[in-house]
Amino acid sequence: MKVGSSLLAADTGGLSTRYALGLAQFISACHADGREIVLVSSGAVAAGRLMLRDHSHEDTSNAARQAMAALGQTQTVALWQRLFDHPLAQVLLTHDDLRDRRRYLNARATLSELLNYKIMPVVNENDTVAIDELTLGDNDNLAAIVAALVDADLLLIATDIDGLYTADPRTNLDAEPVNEVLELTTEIMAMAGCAGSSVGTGGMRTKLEAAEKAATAGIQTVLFNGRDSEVVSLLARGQLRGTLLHTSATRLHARKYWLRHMPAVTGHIHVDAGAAHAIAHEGASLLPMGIIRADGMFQRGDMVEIVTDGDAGMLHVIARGIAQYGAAEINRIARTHTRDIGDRLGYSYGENVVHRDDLATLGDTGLLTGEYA
Ligand SMILES: Nc1ncnc2c1ncn2[C@@H]1O[C@H](COP(=O)(O)OP(=O)(O)O)[C@@H](O)[C@H]1O
Ligand SMILES: N[C@@H](CCC(=O)OP(=O)(O)O)C(=O)O
Repeated sequence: MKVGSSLLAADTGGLSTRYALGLAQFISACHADGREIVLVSSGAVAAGRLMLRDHSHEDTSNAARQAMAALGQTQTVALWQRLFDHPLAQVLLTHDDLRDRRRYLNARATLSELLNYKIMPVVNENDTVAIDELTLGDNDNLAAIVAALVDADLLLIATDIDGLYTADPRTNLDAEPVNEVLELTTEIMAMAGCAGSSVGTGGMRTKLEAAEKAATAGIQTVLFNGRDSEVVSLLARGQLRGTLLHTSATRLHARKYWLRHMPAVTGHIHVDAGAAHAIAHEGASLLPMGIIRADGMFQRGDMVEIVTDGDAGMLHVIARGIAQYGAAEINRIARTHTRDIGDRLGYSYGENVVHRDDLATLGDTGLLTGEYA
């Protein structure tokens, strides 16, 4: 769930728990239902601006905004921490982190580890280093990327307005609410205007961009008014009053589309018959025990083929997927139990050499049939 500055910035400057309280109660209700939530929270610049008010009133440079963000970030996390009686984890990311495959995998591993520990990650952009993001980017797009990263069921965007309108209702009195968007056409995109408040970034435009990104990953987006306590409590009961933006692709197809567009194969992991069967027919991840050897010079995060050895040196391709370990590491942990990975390597990136979510098998969408048969 993404919470915008418009909900956290106090009228008098700095941050306020006024709307965050209801959203925290909503999150707690989700936790009680066994749902996992990643919170993407803005508010750092708004908080820092108040603290630097004696110095910064005229200064709109990037350095000043970055200083405000650095100062205000502690306030943002402190605000949320006051509203929960369990620990929260701060995760600061830049778009560059998520474009780089290895850093992307590391971020994903950290977030999933935190969720396993039942600790809610509170994500914000690492504004201190993300110059482009401060001038061009926004947390709506970041939230969509994070939603895809954790393979979220839904992207919730809480803002200061009831959802999408046919035009910005602050400047257009005839604007009508849009409850459902089946496809993000250029016509829909054209409805969105910029931010409605001095603290918001991007307005409705970046929310629709985020919904489009999420849709590509097979994730639906909900825009709702985080200021309206009735809307928030209805949402906790599964009833939406806001805008629901659908996705055209199914989750599986979106995922496989992404795998299909990953860069070329850089090596092979040879597996035994048991592992080949589990991957091809049981939807299993690849664990070290079923691996015979790896060849090629690939590294963690590279796309590889998973193969079995046939007669006369022939390789049978079972699947392609993203390796969590490099070729040299795999050769050291092949045939070992997952619990021994740490002993062999001195570290571990987790028990899966290729996670099932990162695998495209022959059966999934016929992806490999055309290319490798
Ligand atoms: N078509 C539209 N429908 C709804 N809101 C719109 C539209 N176009 C622009 N907006 C503006 O977008 C604002 C929400 O975005 P923003 O100010 O960036 O909030 P946040 O801080 O929650 O990200 C609304 O307050 C509204 O003024
Ligand atoms: N990272 C910045 C927020 C940037 C941003 O996208 O703000 P918003 O449009 O209010 O969600 C901050 O914490 O102030």
